[in-house]
Amino acid sequence: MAGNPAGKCRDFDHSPEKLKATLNNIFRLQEFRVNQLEAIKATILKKNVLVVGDNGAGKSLCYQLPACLSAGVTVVISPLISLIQDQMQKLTELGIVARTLSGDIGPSDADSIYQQLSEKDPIIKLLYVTPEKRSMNRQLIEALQDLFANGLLARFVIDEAQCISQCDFRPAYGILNELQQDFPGVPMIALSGPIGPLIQEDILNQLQMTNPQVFTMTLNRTNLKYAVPTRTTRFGEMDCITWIREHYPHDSGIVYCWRRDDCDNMADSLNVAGLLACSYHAGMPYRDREIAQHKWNGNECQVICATSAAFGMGIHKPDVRYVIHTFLPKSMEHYHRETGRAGRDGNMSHCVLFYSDSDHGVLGRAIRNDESVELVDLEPMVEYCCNMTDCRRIQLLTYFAGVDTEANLCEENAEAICDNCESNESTLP
Ligand SMILES: Nc1ncnc2c1ncn2[C@@H]1O[C@H](COP(=O)(O)OP(=O)(O)OP(=O)(O)O)[C@@H](O)[C@H]1O
Repeated sequence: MAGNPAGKCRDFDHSPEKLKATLNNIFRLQEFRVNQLEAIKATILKKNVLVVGDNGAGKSLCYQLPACLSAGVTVVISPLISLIQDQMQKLTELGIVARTLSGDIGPSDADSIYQQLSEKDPIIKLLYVTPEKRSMNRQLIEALQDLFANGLLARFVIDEAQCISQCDFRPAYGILNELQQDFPGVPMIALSGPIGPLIQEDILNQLQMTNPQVFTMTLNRTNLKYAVPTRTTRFGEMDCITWIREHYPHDSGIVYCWRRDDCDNMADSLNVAGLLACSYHAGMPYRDREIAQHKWNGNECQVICATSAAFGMGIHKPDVRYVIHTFLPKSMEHYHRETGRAGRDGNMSHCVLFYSDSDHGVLGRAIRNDESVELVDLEPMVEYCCNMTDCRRIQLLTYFAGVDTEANLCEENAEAICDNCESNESTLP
């Protein structure tokens, strides 16, 4: 799987035949998904690449397949130990040598990984680290410098690259801009959840990616219906109760609220109305949050009423039938990510945003007055809420994937767009 023997006549690593054979034989998958092949080719050709796509779109293959075909080690910077472990397990099952230096690995395991990295032709194809480890661990920094000096640093992968940007800021991601200075010329591939053009540009700038190629994987969640009815009360309790009773009286859902108190009050109101609900926010003790999530996962609690900051990463319940927002989400990126937690099992699900014109002012004031409220890009979100004419799906896709999307998707899956569009919100309670 490593590089090709020098001097031998060979297929190019990026020939479609070779890439397809690797997909079939090593990854045991049949066909490439939209834009995977293009992103993989560009990565193998050592271009700087940004891949944007939903959870589960198949972004990881865009660096894992090139890692198998390239000489040297691909270093993956990933924010969560649980994500790293998940990827490592899948790669190990496929017989691909991947290691991590983050998490609770013991000193002797770490020594053996450093030993392997120092070899002339390391067997390790992928090395996973958290951004904190990459920036703070001296031994790791030196190992990367040695790989670089020996021409064995194949590329850097920045997983969950939206964490670089204000849309989901994580401090250790902020210093990844050092990579280009410390390892000049080492190609980068950044993978991100759905982000709009401003955040794309921010990521590319911060990582100092020269001549980047951007690939968007499918963002069209055809089993999700979007709607933006008007919120009739300040906190939207009655709107939620009426809607849930009518649509999903017994199914699992998430209600996102603006503040912690709102989550508690919403959960109380739903419970009084006979809908089993739990509150979940960062003001609750860790143990109480754990209990709430456990109950919700086990369907003992039907609705979780949460702040979006607290209830996010690592939520993988497949049968979430609805995500309700009772307040203006902070940006289109937040909205897409939060609604994306519905319908992971592929069954029809709803995303309902109970909007009030006053939200814009309230959120704007909170951002201006409280420095702890992150800076966000409200305008596109407000435009989306106020545009009652265009198909909601098209609005979302146009924001994330540019103006050509409508045409492409109509060709790809025209029925799914029109059949699922609930732009006529007057039909909703
Ligand atoms: N071409 C393909 N054909 C079939 N399945 C694929 C293909 N590419 C990827 N997959 C599968 O899709 C699933 C999700 O892929 P992956 O983990 O890469 O998603 P992702 O875009 O990185 O999502 P996340 O943001 O959640 O990490 C995996 O099970 C993977 O094997």
